[in-house]
Amino acid sequence: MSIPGFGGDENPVEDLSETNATTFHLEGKSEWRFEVPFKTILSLKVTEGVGEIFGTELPLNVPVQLTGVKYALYAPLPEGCTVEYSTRINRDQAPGSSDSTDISEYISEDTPMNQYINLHMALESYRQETADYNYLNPSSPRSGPRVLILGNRSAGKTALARILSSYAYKMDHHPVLVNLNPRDGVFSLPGSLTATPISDTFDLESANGYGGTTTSGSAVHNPKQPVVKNFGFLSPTDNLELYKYQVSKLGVVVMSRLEEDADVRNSGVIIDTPALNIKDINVIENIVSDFEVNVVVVVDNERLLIDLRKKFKHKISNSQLAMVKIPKSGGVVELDDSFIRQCQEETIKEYFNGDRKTPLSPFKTEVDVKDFRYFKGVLSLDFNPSLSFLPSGDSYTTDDMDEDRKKDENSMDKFYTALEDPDASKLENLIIAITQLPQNNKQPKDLLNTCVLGYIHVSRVDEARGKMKVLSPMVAAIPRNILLVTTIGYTE
Ligand SMILES: Nc1ncnc2c1ncn2[C@@H]1O[C@H](COP(=O)(O)OP(=O)(O)OP(=O)(O)O)[C@@H](O)[C@H]1O
Repeated sequence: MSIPGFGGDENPVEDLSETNATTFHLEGKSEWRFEVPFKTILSLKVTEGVGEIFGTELPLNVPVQLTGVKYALYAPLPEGCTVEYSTRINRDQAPGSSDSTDISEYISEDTPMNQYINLHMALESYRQETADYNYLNPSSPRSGPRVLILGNRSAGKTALARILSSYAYKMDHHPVLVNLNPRDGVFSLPGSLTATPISDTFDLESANGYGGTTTSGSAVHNPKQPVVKNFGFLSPTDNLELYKYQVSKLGVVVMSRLEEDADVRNSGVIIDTPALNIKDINVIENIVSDFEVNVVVVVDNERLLIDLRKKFKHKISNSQLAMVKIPKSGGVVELDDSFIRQCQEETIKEYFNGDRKTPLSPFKTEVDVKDFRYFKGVLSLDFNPSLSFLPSGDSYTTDDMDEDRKKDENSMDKFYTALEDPDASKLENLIIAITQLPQNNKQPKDLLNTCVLGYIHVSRVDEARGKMKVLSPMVAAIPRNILLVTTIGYTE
């Protein structure tokens, strides 16, 4: 019998020795790069020495189950490590597709891990100096490094952010990992922008390799508590203005966390970004000022580095900003859209249903469509300045608005639109964010500033009865707060 939240015997971990186990020795300073399709589960364990995946050390002699990943196992010590692995079919995936079940793998001795470790050591000594300074000057404390990682698409930015966060955690620091790429759901669902203090190792076995949050209930890893801003789209260009606004509000939250929490303050911030180039300079400038960035790491893009050096000449000459270029790993894989989509689906599935170790029983309930107020992000292309922003509720009329409110309304047009009597059928299969704003809130701007309590999924809509079946990660009534409808679809 399996008790939700406590694992069970539905998906027992197979003993490697039973199946097609392969053992090999990975030389020190080399990495074993492997790609595991979603149809296969790779059971991997390090039996001797030290092996780590993007900075997260694998426990000795404990198999780790991986599926749908493109990873590298690095042996940081000169003596290397002994690795044992086997594969089996992933029975959770629908049968019948022609996708291959074979893993692809090779060993490379040519890795930039040394440079990444040097970068980590430089950040570490910055943290140490900050801690020493703050100890002597408690009334005027400083913050540890605020690192912004930039580069082209598939440059290995996310892998580097994970490496730097994991190494910082290993040195007993708790940096805030900020994800500004709405395509990836980091401790949250795709479509969100998050900031999470790192208080444990990443859970490599979870859908996107980060781990669960407090909504996952009891977990092996310390569940994280991210601050979540709902962007609602997968690419910043879908509504750049909203993106910049959400990023800046996330910056405010992160900076205040740094002010309040000495441990996090000394550890600093690590910011992962979507692919940005010099054309996106105003987005980059905003991030630098919102998060008070003082270290910019450019992965393998000389042109961007030079342009940024010109742009931030003033800050660099005042020693307010350091800029470094770092090579791209030859192991980075260009992800295709179907792989990305499947990763997103697995992340959403895991949010509601848990993972193989911690299966959850999501709560399904039926609610009246009319019981909630809905807003939706405006797709830049669809923005029509002549349409005004009129949220549902009788007190939002232009007559009783003061000038400030009118300004708010105008500025809101390009961010959100109210869905008055929403066409219920259009909500089906969508992910909806529950904001922290009560339904009777009358300040449009609050909608931009609010964070996300959690997400629900509309699995079915009964238009005739005006009801919808929703899936929630929590066993509780859906809070009567303002709902933000995203463009993220998911079919159970
Ligand atoms: N050294 C490596 N060996 C094998 N795979 C790697 C390595 N580094 C990164 N990858 C994989 O390559 C893919 C792309 O890397 P990553 O997501 O870090 O790049 P990115 O620059 O953040 O991409 P994007 O611009 O799309 O956000 C990921 O699946 C990642 O796990």
